[in-house]
Amino acid sequence: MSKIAVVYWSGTGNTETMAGSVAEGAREAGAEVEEIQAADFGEDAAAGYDALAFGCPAMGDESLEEDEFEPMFEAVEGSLSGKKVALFGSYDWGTGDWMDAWRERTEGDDAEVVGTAIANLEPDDDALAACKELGAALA
Ligand SMILES: Cc1cc2nc3c(=O)[nH]c(=O)nc-3n(C[C@H](O)[C@H](O)[C@H](O)COP(=O)(O)O)c2cc1C
Repeated sequence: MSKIAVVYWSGTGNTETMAGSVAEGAREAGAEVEEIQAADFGEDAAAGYDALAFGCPAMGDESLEEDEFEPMFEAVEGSLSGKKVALFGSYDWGTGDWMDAWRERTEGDDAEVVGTAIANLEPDDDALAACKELGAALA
């Protein structure tokens, strides 16, 4: 059984809702899943998982959240080589530029990016279904 971490930061709950669906999709596909807040994940933690999903909304100017998520991601990205990784998050007024840059960055870490999912503000049914598929793709 593959072991999967769903690691996320969410200020107003939208990305957290997405994390729940990613985890649900992975569990339904047979994986053992842990949902973890970004502040509780660290440099050495990625080694304990077969695959990882990371969730963070567009913040700053099309950036990752800078106080908790960005430092955590910077610390773990050296351990993602060869691992299956999924990325997801919510946004508002932009067009998803933060996710495009984040995907490129993660591919540059030699991770196997299985897919991404974005939602405009609160995820609708289609966005939640996409999150479940993302979780299943990691399992
Ligand atoms: C400080 C701040 C910066 C933001 N920057 C962006 C941005 O650059 N582009 C964008 O599309 N949305 C931006 N947003 C909107 C959030 O991405 C959006 O509200 C999202 O749904 C928040 O997700 P959450 O509920 O998981 O925290 C920003 C929101 C805040 C509070």
